[in-house]
Amino acid sequence: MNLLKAPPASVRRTPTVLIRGTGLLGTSIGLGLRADGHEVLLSDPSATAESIAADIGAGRILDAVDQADTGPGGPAVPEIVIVAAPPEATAAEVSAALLRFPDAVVLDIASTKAEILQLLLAQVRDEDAALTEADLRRYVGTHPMAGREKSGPVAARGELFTSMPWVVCPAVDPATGVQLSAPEAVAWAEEVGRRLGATVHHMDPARHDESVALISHLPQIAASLVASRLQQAPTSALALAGNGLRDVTRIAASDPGLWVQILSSNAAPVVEILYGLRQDVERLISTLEDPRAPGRQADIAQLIAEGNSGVARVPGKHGAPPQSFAVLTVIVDDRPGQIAAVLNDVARVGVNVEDMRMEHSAGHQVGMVELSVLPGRRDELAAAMTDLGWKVVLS
Ligand SMILES: NC(=O)c1ccc[n+]([C@@H]2O[C@H](COP(=O)([O-])OP(=O)(O)OC[C@H]3O[C@@H](n4cnc5c(N)ncnc54)[C@H](O)[C@@H]3O)[C@@H](O)[C@H]2O)c1
Ligand SMILES: O=C(O)C(=O)C[C@]1(C(=O)O)C=C[C@@H](O)C=C1
Repeated sequence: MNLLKAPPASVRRTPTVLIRGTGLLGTSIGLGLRADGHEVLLSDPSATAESIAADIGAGRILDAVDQADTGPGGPAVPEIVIVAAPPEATAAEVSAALLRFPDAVVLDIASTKAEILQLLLAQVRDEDAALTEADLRRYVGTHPMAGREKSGPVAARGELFTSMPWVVCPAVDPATGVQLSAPEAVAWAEEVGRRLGATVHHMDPARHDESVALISHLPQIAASLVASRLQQAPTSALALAGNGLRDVTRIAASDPGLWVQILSSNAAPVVEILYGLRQDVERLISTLEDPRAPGRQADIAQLIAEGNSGVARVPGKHGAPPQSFAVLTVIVDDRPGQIAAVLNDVARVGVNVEDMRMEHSAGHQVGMVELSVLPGRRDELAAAMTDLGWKVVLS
């Protein structure tokens, strides 16, 4: 069915979805939409990626019979196509999907948005290309602000998007600001995000790219730069690594191939931010070259305080105001089933866990399950867990 002529997205329907590109993101979306009752078709140039995605339950492979498109009553025809390909392949895949499935709404989820739209608009303007402005009515760019430092379908998680932002960037004509995506297509782009449990935000492609330069691309660069300092570090120094290093470097394990594409397509706003960072680093270097000279201690304190005020502005879950959670740590034996047992007992007490982290104590057969809860519930949970026989540490 053509979703631009169908009942609105808010009406409960489960359109058939084709996912083109079944890596980490495509497979995670497939798992999430399958759990929501959608029929999901999968397609990837890599037969391995496609069949792993199908094996772990993200959908079924778009096969030769589907591709023959035998019309009504025949094999499934996608009503929504989600392009989850690498950024540099995205515009071509979006364009191919718009042409091949002339009734489908086509979304992409690439990490940058302006360049993809530019490439699509260039095709529309190119008289030799088949794509028209009417086709673009069915296209909407989106960007799930959720991912992992791992790639490929094996790393996929159906719950990846729960409570995370899902940015919807309707296509706009950059010269006039006129929206090119049809409102019905935009409504389906939002609905897909909501059905995956995400929180929907709207932004035009250029503002989106400026925003992610700061909140996504800068953190990746910072993590990579810090972690690259570790390459020559003595093993004895690395053995001392605590949570500080782990918190700052998790995403340094991200795929270089993906990040070459992301940073290249958003270089200008990233460079602007790096100029500011360079100034701060230079200021800190000269301060620390003589840290006891007059005014220098205040300078160091100011730099750390500026970080305090920046981090205090990072919102909590569902885009809620910044919230700091209270943490309690439950010490468990390092054996199977312990985390499940802890969470079971927390559920019995009736306290919602906002975040959880597992740490192992080097050289000891114990693990530490760190539970973040609303500050007002921490003491109650600690008391109840202690009564249930757990060893609880408050931090
Ligand atoms: N990784 C993240 O954290 C994250 C988060 C949000 C958005 N994204 C975006 O999602 C997209 C996919 O990223 P990923 O992390 O799933 O990467 P991935 O490497 O895990 O998967 C990419 C998949 O695309 C396939 N592919 C390659 N060329 C293709 C083509 N021409 N057409 C269709 N598929 C093709 C690959 O075979 C692979 O299976 C990227 O555009 C990325 O910017 C990634
Ligand atoms: O959490 C991670 O591992 C991510 O890589 C997520 C992250 C991000 O910066 O938030 C990375 C790039 C994507 O475009 C979107 C999400």
